[in-house]
Amino acid sequence: LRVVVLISGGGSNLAALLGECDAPGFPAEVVAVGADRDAVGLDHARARGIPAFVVPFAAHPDRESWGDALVAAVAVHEPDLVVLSGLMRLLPPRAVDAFAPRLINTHPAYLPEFPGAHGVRDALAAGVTETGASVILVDTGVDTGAILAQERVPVLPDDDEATLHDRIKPVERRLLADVVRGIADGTIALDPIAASSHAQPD
Ligand SMILES: N[C@@H]1O[C@H](COP(=O)(O)O)[C@@H](O)[C@H]1O
Repeated sequence: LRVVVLISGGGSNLAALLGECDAPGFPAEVVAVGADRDAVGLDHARARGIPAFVVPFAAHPDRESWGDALVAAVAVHEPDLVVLSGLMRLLPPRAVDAFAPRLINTHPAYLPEFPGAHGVRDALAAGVTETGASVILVDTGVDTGAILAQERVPVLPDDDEATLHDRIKPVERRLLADVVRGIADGTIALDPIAASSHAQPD
């Protein structure tokens, strides 16, 4: 399975997926990594000789034209799957339509709880005792796509955003690897109907 990963930040989840791809028999390969800015995480790709590209959001007059440029840059690498892993931009509808249904995202909360850019912070602010991690199909909403996999993560009394996020990320990474493997071997369907019946919340 040819995978293109899109990031905005440090790319620790990307690095974990690259590590999974090294395992003998893992049925996927990251063929390129893209970002909406000169993200530090691109170095994980560069270090392995994997093509890394930037489609700077700021260089485009609006979100749709940025999205069109992103779609063109991704298409060069002929992916079977596009993974959003810490891409901190809402993809415009045309770009979602171009990639879907072969487009998934990881989110550091137990969706539909705490969607959006501040899922970890919002869970802390809500004072919940557990949150989670989710891997979803991407649609044109904010973290509203069908859930492919998710798992609960405890929130501890002395957690701050960093400690809680550091507890969530290993779960995100494992779920992402499982979902990529499942998409590659056909055990996970990418159409929203089948997907939403797949990952029933516990
Ligand atoms: N949107 C969220 O941002 C984080 C990215 O972390 P990294 O992979 O860049 O370290 C991940 O938790 C992702 O779900």
